[in-house]
Amino acid sequence: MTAPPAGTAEIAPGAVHVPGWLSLERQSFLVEQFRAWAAGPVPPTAAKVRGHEMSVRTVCLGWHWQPYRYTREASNVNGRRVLAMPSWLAALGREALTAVGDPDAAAYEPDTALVNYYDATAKMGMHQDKDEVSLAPVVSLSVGDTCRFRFGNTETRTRPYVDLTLASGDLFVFGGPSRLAFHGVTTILPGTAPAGCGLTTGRINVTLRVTGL
Ligand SMILES: O=C(O)CCC(=O)C(=O)O
Ligand SMILES: [Fe+2]
Repeated sequence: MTAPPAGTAEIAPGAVHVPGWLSLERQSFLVEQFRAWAAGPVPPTAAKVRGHEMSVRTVCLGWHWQPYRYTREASNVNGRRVLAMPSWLAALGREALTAVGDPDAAAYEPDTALVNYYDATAKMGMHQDKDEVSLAPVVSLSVGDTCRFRFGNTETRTRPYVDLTLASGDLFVFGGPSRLAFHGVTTILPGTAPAGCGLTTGRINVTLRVTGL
């Protein structure tokens, strides 16, 4: 097995942070793709959770997520079918799992991507990603402004948790015993996006998942 990339940190069993995993070129490619996805049949939308609009806007690929289920059509937006999951993005997920030394990386077949856009004031409350039937790892990629990311435990949305920063290009994987850990984004740090990443303001986060549907 090859050594993990420099700076790799195991945050909890099954949860691994790899700072700067994506090159600037790949970051700006993702942003370019995001613009195309956002112009697609279903625009990025602030999902409503118990009557309140989230501050994050999300566009989905493969399957459409809305609280708290996956469908092929975006029935809470405009009823259109979401774009297909690109095969290059699934391959990037396998590359990510290979980078963190997951022995099952080659068999990873994410069938959905949730692409979130955060403006300077957006946040995401502590939650579990548990609408998937599969417990395959979630692969998270960040581009643009740095955020403070809170990664907690599987039992409660409160302590113990670890606060870390996710910067442009960072990879974060959570699987195994951490797959159902609560996590959230507490703050965006405006003005921290590196030149050349493709975004001058805001943050994009892509999570790759296996729905098991
Ligand atoms: O933006 C992030 O880093 C986390 C996103 C997230 O937790 C989600 O989309 O479920
Ligand atoms: Fe999440």
